[in-house]
Amino acid sequence: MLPDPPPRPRYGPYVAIAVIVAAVAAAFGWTAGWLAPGRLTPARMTDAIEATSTTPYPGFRRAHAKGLCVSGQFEGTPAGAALSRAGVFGPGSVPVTGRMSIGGGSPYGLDAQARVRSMALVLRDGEGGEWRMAMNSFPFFGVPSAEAFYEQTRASAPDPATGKPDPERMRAFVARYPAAQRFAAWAKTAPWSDSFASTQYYGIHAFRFVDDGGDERVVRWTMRPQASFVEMSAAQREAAEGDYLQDELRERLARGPVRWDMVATLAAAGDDTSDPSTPWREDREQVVVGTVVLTGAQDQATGACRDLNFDPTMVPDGVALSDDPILAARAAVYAQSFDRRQREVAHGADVSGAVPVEAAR
Ligand code: HEM
Repeated sequence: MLPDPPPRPRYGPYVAIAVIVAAVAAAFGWTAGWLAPGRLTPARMTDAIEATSTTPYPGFRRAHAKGLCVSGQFEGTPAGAALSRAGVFGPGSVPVTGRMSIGGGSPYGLDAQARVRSMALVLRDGEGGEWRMAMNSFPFFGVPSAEAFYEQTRASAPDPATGKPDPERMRAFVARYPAAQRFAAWAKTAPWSDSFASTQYYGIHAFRFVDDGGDERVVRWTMRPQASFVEMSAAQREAAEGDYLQDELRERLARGPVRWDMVATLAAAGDDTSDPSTPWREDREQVVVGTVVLTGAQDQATGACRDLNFDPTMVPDGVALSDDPILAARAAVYAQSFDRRQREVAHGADVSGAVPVEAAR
């Protein structure tokens, strides 16, 4: 009888494991952008946003770094409930946690000189439904895509030679994008209001409201202030204290609640739902779907808004995203910014917002 042949080495399982490990590494590499150096990733977008500040500000949001937490409630209307089955439109009110901020990467920006002011909210319906929004004071976005936003961000970064953005680069960017030209015209001519409270905030993107029967309407919404508009002149803005908007809002809230009506504009056939830089016609039907009532403000260093990511893709049942691809880009970049700042806070970053001497000059 012949002896048994020596056992053949079994490489199969090792090869399978190596293939799986390589596939996972490739997937990570692709996601991180290492395999395609030119591809826009959330990390690259966040790096570009960071590079627009001359100094890093650990622990703070990479955009809209200066703000204050606010709290209050949201009261839905029957007209809102008819358009969307979201719990927040039901009878009564739901709690609001929010943040009012100014655009820019510095937590020491001058309030009255910030062209962009913002409102971010979380509405919780008490039954697990949560609606996060982050809105700005401009009526349409200045770029048609995330890639264009990246180009704009890179064009706004300070030139190492001068410490200021290169005006030629910005001019070239604006020349390429009609939306950027529309935005520049808005920024130059739109009157400035005198308060966070008298400013209108725009959700900008299209979303879908879904009613009880499953019917859908495409909407864009705004928060329309109940406080009357009072214009602030260039001279007044120049003379205002650095924390003017925050101080004024706190004083107003000490006197009583501050309100905005949430107004849904209903799309008509043919309205662009995927490009937030394309305004809809002004005569579209509008419906008041609720009212935001703010009653309190807290420092952002200690308030409930600090550890929140106002990711606009977090919507409750009854609200759905549109085909606007910038929404997904925002979700990915906000997560990056949130991760970075939370890690820095965990490592002891001082987010008290006290103005350092060099920033105050
Ligand atoms: C590609 C487009 C955009 C990018 C990459 C971007 C990026 C960012 C980042 C990195 C943050 C900080 C997030 C955090 O740390 O929690 C932020 C905050 C914010 N963004 Fe955007 N953004 C974009 C578009 C928009 C648009 C269209 C709006 C208005 C409709 C908007 C409104 C806001 C507001 C209000 C905040 C402050 C939210 C808060 O108080 O936490 N952004 N953005």
